Amino acid sequence: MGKPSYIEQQKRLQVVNQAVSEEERIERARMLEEDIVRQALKQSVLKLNPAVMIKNPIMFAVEIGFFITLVLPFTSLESSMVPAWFNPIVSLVLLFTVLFANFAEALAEGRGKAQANSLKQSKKEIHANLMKSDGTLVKVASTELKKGDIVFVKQGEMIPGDGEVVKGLASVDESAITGESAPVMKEAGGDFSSVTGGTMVVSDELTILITSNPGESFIDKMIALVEGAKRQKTPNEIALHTVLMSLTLIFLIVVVTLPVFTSYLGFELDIAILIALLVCLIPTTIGGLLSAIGIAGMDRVTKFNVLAMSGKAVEAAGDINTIILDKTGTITFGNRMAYTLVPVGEERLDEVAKWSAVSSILDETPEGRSVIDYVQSKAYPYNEAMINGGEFVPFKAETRMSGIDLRDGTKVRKGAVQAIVEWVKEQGGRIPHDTLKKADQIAAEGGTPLAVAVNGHLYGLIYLKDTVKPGMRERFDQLRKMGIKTIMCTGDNPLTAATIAKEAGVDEFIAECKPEDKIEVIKTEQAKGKLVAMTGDGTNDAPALAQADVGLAMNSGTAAAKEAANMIDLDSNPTKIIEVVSIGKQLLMTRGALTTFSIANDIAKYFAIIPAMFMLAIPEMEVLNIMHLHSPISAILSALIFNAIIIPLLIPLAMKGIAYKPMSSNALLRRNLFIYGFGGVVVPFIGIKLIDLIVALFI
Ligand SMILES: Nc1ncnc2c1ncn2[C@@H]1O[C@H](COP(=O)(O)OP(=O)(O)OP(=O)(O)O)[C@@H](O)[C@H]1O
Ligand SMILES: [K+]
Ligand SMILES: [Mg+2]
Repeated sequence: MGKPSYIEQQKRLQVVNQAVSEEERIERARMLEEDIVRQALKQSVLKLNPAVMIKNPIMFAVEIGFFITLVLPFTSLESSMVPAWFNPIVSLVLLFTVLFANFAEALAEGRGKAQANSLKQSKKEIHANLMKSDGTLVKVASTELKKGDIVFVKQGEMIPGDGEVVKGLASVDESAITGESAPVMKEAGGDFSSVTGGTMVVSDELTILITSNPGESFIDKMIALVEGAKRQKTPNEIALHTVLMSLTLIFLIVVVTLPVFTSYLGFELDIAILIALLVCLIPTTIGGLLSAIGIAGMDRVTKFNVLAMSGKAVEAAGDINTIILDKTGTITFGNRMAYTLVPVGEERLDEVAKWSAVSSILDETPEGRSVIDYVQSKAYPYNEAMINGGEFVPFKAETRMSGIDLRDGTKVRKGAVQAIVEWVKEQGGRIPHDTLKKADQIAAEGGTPLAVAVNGHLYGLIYLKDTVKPGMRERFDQLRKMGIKTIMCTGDNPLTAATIAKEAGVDEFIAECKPEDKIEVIKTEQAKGKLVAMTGDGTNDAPALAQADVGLAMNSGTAAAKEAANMIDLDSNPTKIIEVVSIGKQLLMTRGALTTFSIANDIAKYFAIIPAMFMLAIPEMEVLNIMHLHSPISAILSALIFNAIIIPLLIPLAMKGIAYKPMSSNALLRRNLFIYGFGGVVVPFIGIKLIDLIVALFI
């Protein structure tokens, strides 16, 4: 067979893979960052458009305050209670309050826009070699390709659309999508058959069946996503928004009715002061940062090369109680290799080797290839011509077997021991007495035993070795601390499953799990009121991915899996579900913490503004000035300035998310209430006092 081995292909990839220099990357990142800030500054002004502002009613209220204070000096409503410069200054501070909030949002949006731009560049129209039914090629524009078309792509050409490889084996540079410069292998059949339009074939050639219609490709969806075109408020955001709106309304009523009371007491209140009071009391801090927190959370997920289909999915990740993980390839490295062969009963080793090889010649799975590599490396004889005219029986998760039916009627199979034992019994064969004992020995070491049989005759076992990835135990410990349960689901036998589960430290495991069993596990957990996350890549994972609250599909997986999932990992690394959960938690916590902080701020503002207001009318009220602020005017201005600058000061926290240590939700809540609640009360007292000291220098 002229096809290069898997190992050879991997080596070739390393040569093709030329990394960009570190300095160049840092320089590019810096330029991008500068550009994002420049764009965000521009956007914060453009967003002042009231038609846009109205989408954020809290900040819209501030903008109205800005307009009122702006025109106030030109009306008869201006009072003589305050100096002439007071109104314009209040107006200016209010303008900056709105600009700061706009800047926070624009900054968060900027990253997505930058990414969308680079994606759009990879989407430029290209030529495709469309294969007609008679096998001839015609050149067409990539935008004309429809579902079901077959195209041919050779080295150096771009893949014109999303599809599945139907023929060929090639390395593909997917950096346009994943940002990862190392090319990946694509081949017909199996787990690495799906390709994405806009990626480049860097060696060999592929025949591809197009699976998406114009405008519905993966890149089209990605652009819409990162641009935020489809960003909708999540249920949590809507709930919080309602609370904040109610608070705003209450304060509005209080402030509007205040002059009624004071006129009863015999004095008037200045309108600019009332507006300053209102703006200080309504939750402008969280109102200004709310959408930035949400966008930044999505962005953090994207930075991990995970594409979240909605903000809701990211939030759901933060609330996950149970994670379902595969064994092979997720908890273990997954390159299960034939390690040794074990004859059973009276069988001879070379016979086991021969039938292992015959059953594997056409089996392109890593397991199958490793059997051939092993038999060849030990130079056991087998005759490749035996398979000529035979019918290949590919591996299926349902049958847990693979093999070949030879031309002379001989049936050769290898597979999970239980499956082969049943198969042999069906043919009227007998199971050598030491088969199960030897299989259990392999399983107890964490290996996967495959039995090899011909018709009713069981020859021996193939010991497939797999290794648990380093650091898995620590990660599962962390998840446990967060109160998250991990369940390992595997198609492997119970003994191997138990050994690996114990070694990796997962909480529970389910062995001999067929793909459809996963959906049952998910439903059972959900019935207990739990939110469940899982990863998957196969078409048979699709229903479970759709059922899970967070379904993370591998980019290398099938179109059906990606369609069903609400997140896609562009690096196809199934352990990433753990990071995604952490990011979701961080998003929820950041929002909670900043809301607490924002509302707790009001206490200090009451102490600054309310006494000042009364002191302006009744100077004897000086006793109320417990913060010892310079003057009533400076007190009001200082509170208002603090209210404005706290927004940009908190942007880094909103964007980066608050530091996150794995612990239970209750412990976290207590800790955050303390830090952000207590901090929210204390910080503005200090801040307002400091600003007052500076303001006093000017008035
Ligand atoms: N190429 C193959 N030929 C024959 N039998 C195989 C082959 N690959 C795997 N098996 C057997 O089928 C069983 C089920 O495989 P499957 O891929 O469904 O699950 P798994 O890889 O063991 O576990 P996981 O669900 O964690 O990926 C394996 O445990 C093994 O016994
Ligand atoms: K406020
Ligand atoms: Mg598997």
